[in-house]
Amino acid sequence: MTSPTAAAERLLAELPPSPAVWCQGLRKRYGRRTAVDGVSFTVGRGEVLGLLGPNGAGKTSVIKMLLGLVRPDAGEVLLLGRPARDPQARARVGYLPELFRYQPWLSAAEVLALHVRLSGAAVPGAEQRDVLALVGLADRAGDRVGGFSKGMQQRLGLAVALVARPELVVLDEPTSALDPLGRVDVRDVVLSLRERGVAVLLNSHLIGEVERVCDRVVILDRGRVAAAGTLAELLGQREVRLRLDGVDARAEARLAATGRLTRSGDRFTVTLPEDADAVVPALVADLVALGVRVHAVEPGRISLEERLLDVLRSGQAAQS
Ligand SMILES: Nc1ncnc2c1ncn2[C@@H]1O[C@H](COP(=O)(O)OP(=O)(O)OP(=O)(O)O)[C@@H](O)[C@H]1O
Repeated sequence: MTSPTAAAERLLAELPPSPAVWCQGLRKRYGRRTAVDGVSFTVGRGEVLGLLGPNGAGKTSVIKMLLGLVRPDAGEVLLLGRPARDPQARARVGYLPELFRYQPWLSAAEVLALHVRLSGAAVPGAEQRDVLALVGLADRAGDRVGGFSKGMQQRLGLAVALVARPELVVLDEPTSALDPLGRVDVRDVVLSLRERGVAVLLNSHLIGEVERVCDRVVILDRGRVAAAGTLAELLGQREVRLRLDGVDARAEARLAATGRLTRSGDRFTVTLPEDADAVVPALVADLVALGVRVHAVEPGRISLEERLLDVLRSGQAAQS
């Protein structure tokens, strides 16, 4: 007969994994100032969540509460299904803080080895070297960190966050000191983490970066969640705007077959399915074949930057 414990363990193993981050009702005051006021959200396994908001909105305070570095006045946090201060949870979380400083007398390789030892993970030397190569520091592995530029220190910070095979990576302004190439590298790293099922919480002021890599976004404003959702939910459906002449019934039917069609004179707007890279070239080719003259084709959807500004302005208007 199976023991009750074995049966319970089997049952637990069959449950879907708990979210990478779950927080509910987080609140934090510093003196008389309320920095975070009732923040709740989740980050699913393998999901990339962007945290956006103006200076002082409470983003770093939320991150520190999630990681158990700051004690919330109210609210609850579970990291990978465990309390934030549980060492078993923390060992599976990689963190790149907003302000970073590593032991200047150690080499980059030694800093990584130290973090691996502290995490308790068994990461062989070759894998540690791979992580340094991933962040572009392969040829500086033996150099003392004291001589590193700020951007190189940030790259090392990213390596520290990644080296112990985390299931959740929290990146607080990971590209603030990086050159444009470095930013692209970080974007690639985030996308490859997602491919491997690692969840990422990304706090960045670079909205284009967030728009490119995040599945979902939480916008904080004065300590509260002002908006949250997938990019499709926040930005609406993608569309294409065309300026055309010579559109007959057949061409109009071809346009309508692509998505919802609206027309104003010679301007046509067609909503596009998500993931529609091939749809627009095929549509334009067919229109040309039908004798339509195509004067302009423009992608249409508000950008995340426009949406963020909308959300923040309507919050200010509601306050005044
Ligand atoms: N240790 C602290 N002591 C006092 N006030 C603090 C402390 N940490 C944060 N605050 C205050 O809490 C509010 C939120 O700060 P936080 O650093 O979380 O914002 P942020 O959204 O990360 O801002 P930024 O984009 O500028 O990094 C601010 O008003 C800040 O002054």
